[in-house]
Amino acid sequence: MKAEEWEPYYSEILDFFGFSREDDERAAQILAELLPRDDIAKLRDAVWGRDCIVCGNAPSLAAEIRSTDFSGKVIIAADAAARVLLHAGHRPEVILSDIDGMDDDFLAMNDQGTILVLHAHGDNIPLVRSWVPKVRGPVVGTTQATPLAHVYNFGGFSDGDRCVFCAYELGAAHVTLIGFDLDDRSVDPVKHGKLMIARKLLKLLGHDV
Ligand SMILES: Nc1ncnc2c1ncn2[C@@H]1O[C@H](COP(=O)(O)OP(=O)(O)OP(=O)(O)O)[C@@H](O)[C@H]1O
Ligand SMILES: Nc1nc2c(c(=O)[nH]1)N=C(CO)CN2
Repeated sequence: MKAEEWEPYYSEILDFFGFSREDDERAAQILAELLPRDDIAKLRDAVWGRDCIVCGNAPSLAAEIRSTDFSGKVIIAADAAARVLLHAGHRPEVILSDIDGMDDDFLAMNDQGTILVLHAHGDNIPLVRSWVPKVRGPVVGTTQATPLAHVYNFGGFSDGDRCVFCAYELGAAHVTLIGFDLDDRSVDPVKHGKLMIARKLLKLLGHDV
């Protein structure tokens, strides 16, 4: 999504949650300084022209994994969905994370080749500082604010919808979604708000979830 197309959605999100654009920009700057490298070419190679399955972390994910045929597909995990996939025997090719679900499993998957797409925002700066220096494998940085030289904005907000924006932006041939239950009543009000925004953003890409 072009920057000028993303801007009105981003402005609305900032207003809705009371987030600070300046804090998001500061977080992106910090991420840029801490990233060991920029593996955007590897990420593009993994996704370009491929059929991708994006996995959200709804409670239904484990069951949906059991009824999904992953053969020949690129698995893209939204944050903690990566652990559910791993426990079901599927190491994702790509994980997008705003780092709040990150743990040593993510580093172990990254050591085996999983590309970590790490997102900085105004409310995760301590997580950026503590986890980014530990990354040894392929890594790409993202922001929801103005992009920097090696910190990309593919569009999207929550980890799940950002996965879908990222896949299309990098040339995926086809994107299937599993593990998205945006009407999930078990989540807190802030998360509910994020899932409603995910629905609106995914609709822009032709996914009615
Ligand atoms: N019912 C659901 N509950 C949680 N996540 C969901 C659900 N349905 C879809 N998702 C997607 O799965 C993504 C990863 O979920 P996770 O549990 O790791 O949440 P999170 O770390 O709180 O996500 P975020 O920080 O992006 O809000 C979410 O960003 C969201 O887009
Ligand atoms: N500033 C800010 N940005 C975000 C936040 C958040 O809590 N604060 N949460 C997100 C997905 O959970 C994505 N972006």
